[in-house]
Amino acid sequence: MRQRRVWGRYREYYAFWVRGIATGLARRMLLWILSISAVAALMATSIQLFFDYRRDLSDLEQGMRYIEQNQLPGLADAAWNFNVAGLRVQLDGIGRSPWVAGATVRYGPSQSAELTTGEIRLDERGIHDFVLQRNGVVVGKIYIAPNLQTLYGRTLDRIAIVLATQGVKSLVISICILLVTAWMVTRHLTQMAGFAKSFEPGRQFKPFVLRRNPKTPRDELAVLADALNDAYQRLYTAHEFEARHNEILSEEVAQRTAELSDAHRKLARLAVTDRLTGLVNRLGLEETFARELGAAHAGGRALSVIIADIDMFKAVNDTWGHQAGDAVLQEFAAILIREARGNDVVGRWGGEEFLILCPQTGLEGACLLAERMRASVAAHAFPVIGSKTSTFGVASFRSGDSENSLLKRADDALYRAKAVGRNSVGQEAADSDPA
Ligand SMILES: Nc1nc2c(ncn2[C@@H]2O[C@H](COP(=O)(O)OP(=O)(O)OP(=O)(O)O)[C@@H](O)[C@H]2O)c(=O)[nH]1
Repeated sequence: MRQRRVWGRYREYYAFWVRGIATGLARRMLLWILSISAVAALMATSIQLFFDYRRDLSDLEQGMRYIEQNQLPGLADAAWNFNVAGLRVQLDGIGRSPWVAGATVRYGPSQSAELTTGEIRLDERGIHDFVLQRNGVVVGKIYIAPNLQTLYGRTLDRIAIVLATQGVKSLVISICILLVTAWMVTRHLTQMAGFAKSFEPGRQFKPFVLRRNPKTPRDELAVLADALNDAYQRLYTAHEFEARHNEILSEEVAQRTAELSDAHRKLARLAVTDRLTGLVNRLGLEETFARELGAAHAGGRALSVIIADIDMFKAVNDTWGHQAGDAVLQEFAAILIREARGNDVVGRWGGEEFLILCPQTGLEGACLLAERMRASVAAHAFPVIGSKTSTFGVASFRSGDSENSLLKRADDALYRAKAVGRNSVGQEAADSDPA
């Protein structure tokens, strides 16, 4: 744990010292500071050197004046006396002055004799010449070459020293400024950028905290951090709001979808339901009939149909009215449902006629069921009208049967049962044609 913390700290410092300084803002700052301080140093140095050079020139002039006042009289004496040894001594004395590079003295009749010390070329520029006089008589002439090398050398030395010291100073100051800026500013900017990049929808908002002494007075960085946190807080809130909104929307959509499918189911049920009796209507019966017939064809599965018809129903309407007739139809349907088995499908085929589909049921089983229904109806006491009978026609699936052929055989059986006195169960003829 401790090791990981130390490693994390090391990485942070590495990022700060190496990447932070070598790249980006810090590097550009270094270049700018160095360039500006170099220009400033050059300007200051030039001004200083200009004045130093002027001072050196003035020193040189003073040196020449000193020679003129203090050394030339002795030289004039020696020239007056033709004292060549004395001239040499005097001339060498002048030549040793730091301001003198060389000197030539001409003396004697028509100044034909000449002595030289140091290095001098009389055609050089800047040669100082003085006339040597003794008692108002010209006894010679001296040419002095000023030691400009010394002058220039000193100036160059000064330039080198000033440039070197200014350069080192600028570099040290720049690096200090850079380090301080990197530590106090760019480090935090980099962390802020990392924070800004870390936005992830759905994550909990954690505010950005400046990694520095919490007692640091509030400055621009603190303002920036607050602004960043503020913006992020709003971003997270907006995202949360959007997520919540989407959730509500999804819930609403799910609810609406459920309601819709419920309505759809109800509608589908209503489409196949007879409103009066609540049984499956003709449409529903046809769908189930087609399905069961398909299964019977495919798997050779047994299927029987029963047609149930209330006897003399017209008389009910005629005697007790249509409403009483409706009530009888409802009671009759309830009896059929009660007597039917789990697999049987009881529906109203139309008017006072009902159809019972009996999957996996042979002719015998269907006849027994029809008989049970018939007996139940006959035994029932209908309100208003009292007792009522019904007649049933039964047929079973045969190979090659269609819906119509099977129904027709059941209908024929019903017709025959009606013909022989009603209140009975008619069974399809064994030899009847399936088509
Ligand atoms: N109240 C009522 N009567 C209906 C409804 N649908 C059909 N009917 C009547 O049912 C009667 C059917 O009469 P018929 O076809 O002559 O048959 P029936 O009187 O039962 O005679 P058989 O079938 O020969 O015993 C008609 O009077 C129809 O008006 C209904 O929904 N409600």
